[in-house]
Amino acid sequence: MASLHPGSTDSDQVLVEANGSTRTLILNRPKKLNALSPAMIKKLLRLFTAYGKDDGVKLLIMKGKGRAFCAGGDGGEGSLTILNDEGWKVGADFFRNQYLLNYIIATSTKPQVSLLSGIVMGGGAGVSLHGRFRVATDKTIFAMPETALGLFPDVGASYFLSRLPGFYGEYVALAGARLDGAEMLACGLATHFVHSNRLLLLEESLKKVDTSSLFVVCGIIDQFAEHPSLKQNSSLNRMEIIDKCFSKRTVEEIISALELVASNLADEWAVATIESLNKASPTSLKISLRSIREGRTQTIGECLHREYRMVCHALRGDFSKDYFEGCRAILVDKDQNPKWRPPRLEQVHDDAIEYYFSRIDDRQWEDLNLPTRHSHGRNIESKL
Ligand SMILES: CC(C)(COP(=O)(O)OP(=O)(O)OC[C@H]1O[C@@H](n2cnc3c(N)ncnc32)[C@H](O)[C@@H]1OP(=O)(O)O)[C@@H](O)C(=O)NCCC(=O)NCCSC(=O)/C=C/c1ccc(O)cc1
Repeated sequence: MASLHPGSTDSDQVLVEANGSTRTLILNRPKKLNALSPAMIKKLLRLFTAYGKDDGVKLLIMKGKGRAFCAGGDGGEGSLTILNDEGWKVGADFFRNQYLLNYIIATSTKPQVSLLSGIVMGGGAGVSLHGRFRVATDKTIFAMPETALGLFPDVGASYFLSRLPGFYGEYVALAGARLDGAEMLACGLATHFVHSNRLLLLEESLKKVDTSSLFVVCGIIDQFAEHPSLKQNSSLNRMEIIDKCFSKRTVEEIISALELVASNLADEWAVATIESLNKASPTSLKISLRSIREGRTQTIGECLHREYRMVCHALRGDFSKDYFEGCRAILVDKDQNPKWRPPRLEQVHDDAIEYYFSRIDDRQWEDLNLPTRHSHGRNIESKL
């Protein structure tokens, strides 16, 4: 099978530092904002699997090199090569490995502390938010921007976004809203907030840890943590409006409710939110809303299993090729002007949406099979 990203090597895109019984994993593709290549995903999978069995490893620290923690899966030029005939299966392999990694992280018995400095988007959220400790800073910019890319929030986002207060998850997913570190902490996506000028000190303290005790690790992070105030214009100060609008049954009804708020209150936030929704792929908006709604009552394993079916349909492009158009417009040609097909919400019918949630009709295709994970004789689930 062809390589999705030729030239990438396993060795240096994820660096590992060993200090006693801690391991620091450093995402190391700073020029690409640490976007996850297939080689990085494979290496992380190998490392997490090995550490899970190694009693000598007690704590994992994850961080990114440069100005980003991680800007997502690598949706650059390589991703467009999968448009040919059977090429979608190459893309499917990438997502299968990525979702397996998300699951291994979510069900790991070793505490993971992710230092979320800079950009945390898409796949970057997938390798961090399922872990036990998520440290946001004054430099964190979080988003799940996939609806603007013709995709949907994946990597288990239908699990972690659906568990946010009220209908905030629907807002974050559909509008691709950007959150700062204080907002991540307030809504529960982050467990701690540490000022960026104290992050190195925190890291040094964590490197001396010789236990997997959550109590001990939390105690160390607590020593550096602050409780920042939300900015006055934070979306979290608008929960009443968000709940009222984003609890509606359909995307069309959500937009109508926002339009009412915008006209009655001359609300700039509502106007900007409508603008984001109007720019996003109509197909993406509809499948994302259903994904978050289904995710609320599902386990992390069930969410990833369903998201894998959805992403395979998106890669096959039978109903819509918005995914490739989005990657082209945002990441490759950078004209920021994707041409969605179908272009309007009313042209995306329920049966098309239904189709994204069905099995793939291909005898050689397999559902995502996740390993059974046991801890002290019990199946374990994500800690979020
Ligand atoms: C707002 C960002 C994060 C920063 O903007 P910026 O500060 O103006 O910086 P640049 O946009 O110039 O980014 C610096 C470099 O990093 C690259 N980059 C920045 N994110 C990325 C990135 N996810 N990928 C691949 N290069 C990137 C970007 O293309 C550019 O490369 P180059 O032109 O060579 O300097 C911007 O880069 C951005 O919107 N990135 C996309 C974020 C995003 O939507 N992430 C989540 C979704 S990604 C996804 O779903 C994966 C899809 C995928 C599809 C098919 C596949 O086979 C595999 C994966």
